[in-house]
Amino acid sequence: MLMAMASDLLTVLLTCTIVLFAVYRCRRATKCHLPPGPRPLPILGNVLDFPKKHLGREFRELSRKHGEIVHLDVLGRSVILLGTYEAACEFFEKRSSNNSDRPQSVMMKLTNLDWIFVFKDCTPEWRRHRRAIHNQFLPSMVTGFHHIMFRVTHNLLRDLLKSPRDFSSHIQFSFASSVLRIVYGTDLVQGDRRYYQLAQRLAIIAEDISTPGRHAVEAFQSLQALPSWFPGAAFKKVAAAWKQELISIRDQLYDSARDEMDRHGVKESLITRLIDGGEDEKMIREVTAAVYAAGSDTTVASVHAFFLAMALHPDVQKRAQEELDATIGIDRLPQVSDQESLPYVSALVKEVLRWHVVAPIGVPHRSTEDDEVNGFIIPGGSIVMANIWAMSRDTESYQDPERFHPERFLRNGQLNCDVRDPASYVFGFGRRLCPGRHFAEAKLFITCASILHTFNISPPLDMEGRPTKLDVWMGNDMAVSHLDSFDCRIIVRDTQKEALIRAEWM
Ligand code: HEM
Repeated sequence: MLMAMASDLLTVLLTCTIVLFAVYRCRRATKCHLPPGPRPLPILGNVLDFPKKHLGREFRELSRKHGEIVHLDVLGRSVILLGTYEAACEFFEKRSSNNSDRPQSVMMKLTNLDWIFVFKDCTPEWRRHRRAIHNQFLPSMVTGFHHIMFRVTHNLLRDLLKSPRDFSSHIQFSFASSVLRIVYGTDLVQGDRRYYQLAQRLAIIAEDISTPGRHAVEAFQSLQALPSWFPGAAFKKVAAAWKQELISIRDQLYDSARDEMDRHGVKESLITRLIDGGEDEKMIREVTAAVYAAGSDTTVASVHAFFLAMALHPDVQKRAQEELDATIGIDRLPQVSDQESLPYVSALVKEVLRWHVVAPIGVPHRSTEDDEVNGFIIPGGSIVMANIWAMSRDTESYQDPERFHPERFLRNGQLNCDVRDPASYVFGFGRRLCPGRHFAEAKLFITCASILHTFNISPPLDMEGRPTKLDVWMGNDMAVSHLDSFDCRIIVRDTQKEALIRAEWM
């Protein structure tokens, strides 16, 4: 009897469970669906909707049409586009445990790129590397780099004085010198382009591989089956060559640094601190090269944008120079520690970061498990991208966003905390937030402040000696957005400033 009752109860429970599950599935199916997006074509999905250039601007159009979370089907793979700051925080901050892996691409696999930390999934090894880098670039550590930044910036001013037309390569050299000194303990001598070229090459290849849409094989993975001599399969040869080149560059940078330590004595650097922290050599080789690859072009692209903004906006330049003259005076160069007493220059640097977003869609993340956000299904394995460029053009945060206008960050002459700081999004989000951001901000500040203090920047003159109109395309079709090359006039402000530049280091 008892057994019969128990069996009846079990049948009822089982039936209820099945019915409830069916109702749940049905409600979920009707209530939860993929986020809206352009209608996909059979097989190709939304391949043709994926912009080839101007990613930030084109993606913003999709978000305007379909909403702040957009779904694209790229050959069967879900791509989720986050069009607002709020949506990016929802995915990358609140749901960071599910949205912090990186998409793995065919070219990354073929070039064995997973030793570069930026491209690693959130594995225990990634955590170990991340902790090491994070600890080395905390604000307190960056303060310890200020004297190196000052020295390297002083050298940049001297180079600008000597050959102002080469400003672009001087900026690149200046960034390379500071990072190579901090990471490898190597002092670059002007003219010695050995390390610099190695490091540049590392950054260029890493950037090429991570730029969406750059290699057809990512969209048509069946191309992998072709032999490397077959037309359209040249990517295989390229990948094999890059794989060797990247490893050789990584090892040359590290081995040269160790060699220099043996010959000329140990200078404190990221390498020495990681050795003292008990880290193994393989990890140190990988971390040091990865820091260079991740940080190289970004800060350089921002300094280029600074030159363009100053050439286009003499009024802004004049106001910044007035503040520098009043605060720093005529007998010294600015230091990073002057930042608090230079609110206008600080606002100008924020405006540079906002006006020209160097990583318009950041570095894509990948979701791990299926999730439900705002009633939408986000399939596990989706590529998730935040439109950082769109955040910089959000009219709710910034009035007239195309205008270069540092005053937007000021109230009563001081920085206004109520205006969204571009640093809260241009460096990415959540667990993958850029660990180099404090270093980048300090480097950008001292570079811009020192150049403004000592030079005037203006558009080049035409044959009749009239200023030309600078019309530079601020493209953003790459993982890192570079301005087209442009000329500008860079002239020392007066003889006192020239003497400051020529003076020996203090
Ligand atoms: C203006 C300068 C810079 C900008 C705009 C920038 C921006 C970014 C962005 C958007 C990301 C991706 C974050 C995410 O996935 O959500 C990132 C990652 C990273 N950045 Fe930067 N960055 C800059 C400078 C630097 C510098 C100077 C360094 C090193 C000294 C650096 C090292 C890294 C590293 C190692 C990562 C990978 C983090 C990870 O995958 O966990 N960055 N950066």
